[in-house]
Amino acid sequence: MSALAIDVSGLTKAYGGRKVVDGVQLQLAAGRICGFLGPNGSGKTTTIRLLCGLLRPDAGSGTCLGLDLREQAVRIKRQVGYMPQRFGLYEDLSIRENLDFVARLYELPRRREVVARTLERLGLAARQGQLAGALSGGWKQRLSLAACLIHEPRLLLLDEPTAGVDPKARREFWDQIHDLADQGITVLVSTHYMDEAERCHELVYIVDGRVLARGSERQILEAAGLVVWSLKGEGVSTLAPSLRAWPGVLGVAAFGNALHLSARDAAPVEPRLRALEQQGFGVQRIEASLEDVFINLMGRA
Ligand SMILES: Nc1ncnc2c1ncn2[C@@H]1O[C@H](COP(=O)(O)OP(=O)(O)OP(=O)(O)O)[C@@H](O)[C@H]1O
Repeated sequence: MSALAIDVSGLTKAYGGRKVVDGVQLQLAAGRICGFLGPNGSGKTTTIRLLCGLLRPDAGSGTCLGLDLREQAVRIKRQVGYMPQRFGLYEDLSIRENLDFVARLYELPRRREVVARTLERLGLAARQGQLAGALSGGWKQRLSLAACLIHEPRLLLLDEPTAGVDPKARREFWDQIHDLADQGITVLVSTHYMDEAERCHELVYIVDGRVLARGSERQILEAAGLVVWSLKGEGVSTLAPSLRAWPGVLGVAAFGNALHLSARDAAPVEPRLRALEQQGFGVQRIEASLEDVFINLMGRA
């Protein structure tokens, strides 16, 4: 088998004549964690569903876990753990009953043992009798993760697993993801959170179905080559429209009570920034962040 857990190219899916996934290429080595980012409606969920064999691509080809996307979709489905965006388990069943149900679906042998092991693995044993519907967002998400791990998949496809989950539970979830990767499991995880993106080995950024950036955080920052300034001061937000019209400016975005202004080249922007400083605004050159880069890419797309 290829050492690549995901190896696809030209992946395309259209709805009503509109390509929502457009020529996506994705290679991911076993045991890596890849963050899948992009604005709402950019095609992340559709790509994930194509990868796990739930949707058939209109064009493109490749393999997941060495299995052909078109010819072996059923086998892919059985070997991949897919966590959909919405909680998909039974709210009126307990944690243990839900896992037992999923184990039955997969026709797993020694079900009782498998369920017990999964409860332990995810730290759910003490709560196994609780109804899924009564759990907090963080525990529901942990149960969902348990359900998609129960058949020991080697690839996890997680669709915004931490949406609506508090910061502590998100941190714990990511610790778990890293533990799983250390065990050789490959993870593709979509997210809108930049702190989560920073915890991935590699990232793919998609807009309108097309991959606009890929690589490690460092590689993406370097490839973007942005120069960024933070502007602060009374009424700074009202400057945004005029800053956008400056020659050489690529993007202007609000970050808390500051504005981030980005450009490819400092020279045409610096004199105007000095003028702003003289008007009393705080101007500071800062390191570009992933968010700066993504806002820029999205603006240009
Ligand atoms: N079954 C469908 N029929 C028609 N259009 C669809 C279907 N599924 C998705 N779309 C459209 O395809 C586009 C991509 O949707 P998708 O859910 O893949 O994006 P996403 O990046 O996962 O978004 P989000 O971050 O909001 O979850 C959207 O415009 C969506 O409305």
